[in-house]
Amino acid sequence: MKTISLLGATGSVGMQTLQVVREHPDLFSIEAFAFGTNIAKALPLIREFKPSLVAVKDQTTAGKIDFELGGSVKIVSGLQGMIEAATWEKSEVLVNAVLGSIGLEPTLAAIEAGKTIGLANKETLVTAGHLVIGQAKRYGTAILPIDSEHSAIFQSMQGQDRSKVTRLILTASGGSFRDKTREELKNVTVRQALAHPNWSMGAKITVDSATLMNKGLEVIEAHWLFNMPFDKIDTLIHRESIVHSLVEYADHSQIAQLGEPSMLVPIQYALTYPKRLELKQTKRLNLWEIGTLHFQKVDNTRFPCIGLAYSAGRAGGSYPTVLNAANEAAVHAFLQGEIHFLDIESLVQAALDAHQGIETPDLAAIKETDRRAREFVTGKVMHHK
Ligand SMILES: NC(=O)C1=CN([C@@H]2O[C@H](COP(=O)(O)OP(=O)(O)OC[C@H]3O[C@@H](n4cnc5c(N)ncnc54)[C@H](OP(=O)(O)O)[C@@H]3O)[C@@H](O)[C@H]2O)C=CC1
Ligand SMILES: CC(=O)[C@@H](O)[C@H](O)COP(=O)(O)O
Ligand SMILES: [Mn+2]
Repeated sequence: MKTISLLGATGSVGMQTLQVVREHPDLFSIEAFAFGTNIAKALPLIREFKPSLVAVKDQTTAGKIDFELGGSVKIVSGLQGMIEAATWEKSEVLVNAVLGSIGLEPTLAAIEAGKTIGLANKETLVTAGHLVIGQAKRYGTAILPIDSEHSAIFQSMQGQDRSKVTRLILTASGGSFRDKTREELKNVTVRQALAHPNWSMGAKITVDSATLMNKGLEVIEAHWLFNMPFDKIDTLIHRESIVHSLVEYADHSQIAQLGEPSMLVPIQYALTYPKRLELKQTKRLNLWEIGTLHFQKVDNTRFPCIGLAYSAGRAGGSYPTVLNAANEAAVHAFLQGEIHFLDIESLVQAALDAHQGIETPDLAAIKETDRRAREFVTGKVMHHK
């Protein structure tokens, strides 16, 4: 039995992790369950999966859920609560599917506590990849990717000579606005942004996909996960999201992982690695049904966020922390209807321009940089109103 601590259990990846667990109740169990404030969604899941620890965002939610559960489960709250869930003694694996850089400290703590990490929370690696990977090396911890592209790359490296990898190619659907001109992008709505062509995901990542910041964050995530220089990480628009990413080797062979778009596959692979299990809930891919797959170059002019991510990644130090925190704050403001879609890129650019880099930030410096970048963006948004 593989015992799991699940952060972000009520979210898109969290719920799909529970689907995988539900399909294999003899193999997996949820021991710690963490979410934010969505009690209505969480309660039936807690009753179904019976974790021995529940972590929530704040004390008000903790009080409410404790009342509903009649004091039968240990309830904790806040960041410390999430850290307690991530390091829960009854769990051997942490699946980190919480949203945003709040996932950083639970990941670091879980590594220290000897847990294996299944990582969906890409913001953790963008914010402080050097700390996470440094910690994982120190403790000999496996970080297994759940993000679909990184899982595809990981799968495409199995049994191969990693020293002969010459390029990683991350595919991108292009997002909700892939065919829009710059002029058209000025007036797009939140509702339009949330209509992803291929994937059903949480709101924040769906907007990131539309700005192509998601692919930029994934480039930085790949840099850390696979120890690859930015010059050897490419992106490629692939409208159908069937080829989930590719790895090129020294002989120019490219190995890819294909499948119908479903997060169940990378989630399950992270839980069963190095084995594979049957997965009844996913559709078999028949390429003849699809007929044609399309590929094109990324348009950096229409979607400058991807360029911002490459620059921040190459600059290193605290710049990716700023990129991520400014983006989180700007996307939040967009989702609240406080700014236009194109303001996201301008706010991230402005936060990066205003930042004085720190070469090797420690955790305290990362947290302060993250806080300041959010404050910077929020200040601009207030001024904008
Ligand atoms: N969705 C997808 O298909 C993919 C997502 N990812 C990555 O996975 C992560 C999760 O994405 P996704 O599932 O879409 O996000 P969602 O918005 O759907 O879910 C976020 C989850 O995090 C919880 N949460 C948010 N803020 C806090 C907080 N401050 N404290 C505790 N819990 C919190 C939410 O709780 P509540 O419901 O109570 O608010 C919810 O359970 C992101 O990093 C994303 O980039 C990567 C690849 C694919
Ligand atoms: C499912 C997944 O991994 C997402 O990160 C997805 O890749 C987003 O789609 P885009 O390719 O549009 O960014
Ligand atoms: Mn992805």
